[in-house]
Amino acid sequence: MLVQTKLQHRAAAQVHKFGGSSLANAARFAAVADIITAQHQSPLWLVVSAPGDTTDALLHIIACANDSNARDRAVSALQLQLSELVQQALPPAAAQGVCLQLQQWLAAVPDWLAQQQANDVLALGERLSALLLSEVLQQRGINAVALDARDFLRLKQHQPDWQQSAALLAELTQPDTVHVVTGYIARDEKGRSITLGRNGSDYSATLVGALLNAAEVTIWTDVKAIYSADPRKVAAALPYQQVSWPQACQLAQLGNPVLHARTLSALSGRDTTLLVRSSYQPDQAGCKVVQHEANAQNFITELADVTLLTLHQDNQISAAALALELQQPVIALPQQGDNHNWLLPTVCAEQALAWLAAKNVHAVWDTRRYHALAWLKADTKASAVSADQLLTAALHRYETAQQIIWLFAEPLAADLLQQVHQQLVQPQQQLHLVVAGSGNVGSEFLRMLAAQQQRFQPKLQIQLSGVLNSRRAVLQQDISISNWQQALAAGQPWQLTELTAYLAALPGRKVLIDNTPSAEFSRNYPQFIAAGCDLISANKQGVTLPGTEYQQIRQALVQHQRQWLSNTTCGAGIPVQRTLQELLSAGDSIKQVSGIFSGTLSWLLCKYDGSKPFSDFVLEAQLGGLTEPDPRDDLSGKDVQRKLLVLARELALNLELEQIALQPLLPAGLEQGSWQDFWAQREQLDNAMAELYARAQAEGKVLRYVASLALADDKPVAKVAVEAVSAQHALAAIAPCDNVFVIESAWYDTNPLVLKGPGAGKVVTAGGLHADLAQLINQLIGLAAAPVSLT
Ligand SMILES: NC(=O)C1=CN([C@@H]2O[C@H](COP(=O)(O)OP(=O)(O)OC[C@H]3O[C@@H](n4cnc5c(N)ncnc54)[C@H](OP(=O)(O)O)[C@@H]3O)[C@@H](O)[C@H]2O)C=CC1
Ligand SMILES: N[C@@H](CC=O)C(=O)O
Repeated sequence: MLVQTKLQHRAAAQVHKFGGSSLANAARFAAVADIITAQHQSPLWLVVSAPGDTTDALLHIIACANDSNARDRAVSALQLQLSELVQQALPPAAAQGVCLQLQQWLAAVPDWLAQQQANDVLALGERLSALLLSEVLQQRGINAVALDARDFLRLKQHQPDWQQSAALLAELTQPDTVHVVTGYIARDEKGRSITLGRNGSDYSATLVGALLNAAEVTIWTDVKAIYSADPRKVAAALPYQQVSWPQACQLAQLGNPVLHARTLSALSGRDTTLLVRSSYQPDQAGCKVVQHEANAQNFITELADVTLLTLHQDNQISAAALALELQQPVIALPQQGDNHNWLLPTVCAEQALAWLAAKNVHAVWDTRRYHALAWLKADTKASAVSADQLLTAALHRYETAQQIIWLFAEPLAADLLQQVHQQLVQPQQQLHLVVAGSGNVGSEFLRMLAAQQQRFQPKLQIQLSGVLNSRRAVLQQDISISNWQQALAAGQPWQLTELTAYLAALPGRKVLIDNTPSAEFSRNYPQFIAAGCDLISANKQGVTLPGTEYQQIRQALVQHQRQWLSNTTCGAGIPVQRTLQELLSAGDSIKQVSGIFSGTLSWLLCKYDGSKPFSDFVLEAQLGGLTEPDPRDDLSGKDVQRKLLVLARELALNLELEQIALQPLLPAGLEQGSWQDFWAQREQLDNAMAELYARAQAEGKVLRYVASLALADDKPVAKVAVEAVSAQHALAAIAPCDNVFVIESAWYDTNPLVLKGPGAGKVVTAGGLHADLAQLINQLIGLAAAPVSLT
């Protein structure tokens, strides 16, 4: 009952482990005390290693066991060194008591050695750290007490005896006290001192954490994060703030210097979070190893000088058991044929063979030495094609869904390692695309997307994370690009609040692509931007909203530091907006932009020859995906009017749609009502066009729908109208569907800059959207090249 009550009391305990380098000298003890003083949570439990290189000195003393002179000299040297540490860390009165204790412990060393109790000798370093740190904390007014872990931590056949250890610990626990526990040491079932081997103090910390049901165990070390690669070799290595538990275990198996298999094993399946933080940079948040709900990350890890043991398949020994025995990484490679291959440090091969032989397991060592490179994957579906092209010197390659291991005869050159990191780690930054509008343009954009995804795969992972139209939406991450139609067919009607909440919850960078013709949809841009989206629009409605609403979108972009690309809203795939931007940013000033801005009207006026009704051509253009969803938007001239406003806004001119003079092709009244109403009256259009055509033909001219935006005294004068131009006119000799943009500027004065090409159609428009997307991605990749997360 007592145990139960105390365990409940300990539910929120925090355990902090400080290693030898964090306690190397008096200044480091003070730094650790600063860290502890700043902790507000309690109860606090500290687990400490021996100061600096004390354990090495103790091992030296043990090695001198049979040479009393050498032993005594080594003991005296250590006493001097540790007494100095104590005297520097504490005021004289407090130091005196600790030095006395140290002296007594060191005086017992010859007896312990004579009784073959080397572990009691080794325990001395941690005992001193615990005593000294508790005294340092007391000097700061913190109620701290040193605890010898051997008084409660019991291991039975190398495994923790949880029940006995918990009961003993409950008895030792004091209220409102910081407990400073010795790492590295424990007792076995016979009560003998034992040590927990390499990195044993980390293991002690997680054992204590498990016994206390601690909320967190923090391993304070000299690195501030778990990195995507060794930061000493890969300057662009990413410091991760979160690592999933399974990947932490894989990293430990690969010999990660910070994460160790036993350390993790004590907390496995519990709710305790493991944190890795730097005691040299305590202001940094460090890295959390999270038991639940953490995304996998990309890591590359090198293993130098490793070798292969081959075992026949039907043995019962695991690589993990051998790793535990050797305290070294032993990696079971994916099986090839009947045999198992285990990768392990070459220096351990003979010890491993002897251990296996003692267990009657036959293993073959071919004695070749390798250097290994392992890639732990963030995405099990990710391919290593780009890295394989770099790693042609690999002798062997082993692949599972979670990782790939390559073996080489030589270590990898530093620049090659950096390139592999660039290919395998940084590209895994994700970009979520949500595509609105699945008609002509939207579906063509999605058809092209698979190829784009492949193209950017080495650098950035494009995920289709939503498709919607006016009727339904599929809002889920990683929709199969080749099956988006099925996914959308199974989608649900959507609401704006649901869509914006979904966008806001998408992690990392996200782009909303608007392929709808809807003004209503574009009015939601400020909310999409606030949800973290960059925007790419083929929809002209947003760019041509009344000035106040348009400015609200611009303000949202500035506030949330997002981008809005809309190059396809004028000229489809022709880079007219980009060209104007370049000229302006280079210092040119634009005087006039004019020409043919409608692909639909260009096609119709080139094709129409009076042989059949004009409306037959309209139908043909509509079926060819050249027109607006309602072709009357083209015929009324409104679509061209909008494009002119797009360019005016690109030039930062203050203009509204109504200020652009408009001469429609469509006879008055026909723009009203439904499409069926129009179709019933199409003869009016046919007659008007036949008349216009005949008049122009009689004058030897051709019909063109012409737009112009001129700047007179910095005031815009804009108009769109049908014109009859002579056969020699620059706008006469065009192919059906061509747009022509004639740009007159200070630099292109007497001889204007002309952009010409198809200005409508689903392929060029979807291509233009991909050009916008590529522009955005290239900026993101540029950012990622410096070690900056895209989030
Ligand atoms: N065609 C071209 O050459 C060019 C077109 N554009 C622009 O591209 C856009 C798309 O054109 P296009 O693909 O030809 O048109 P479509 O009519 O073929 O497709 C429009 C799509 O938008 C969806 N949609 C309509 N309203 C909404 C809404 N309020 N919310 C969500 N989805 C909506 C439709 O849904 P549903 O399927 O349910 O009807 C449909 O999927 C237009 O803005 C057009 O001006 C720009 C440059 C060139
Ligand atoms: N209908 C438009 C299509 C692209 O915006 C045009 O003809 O240009």
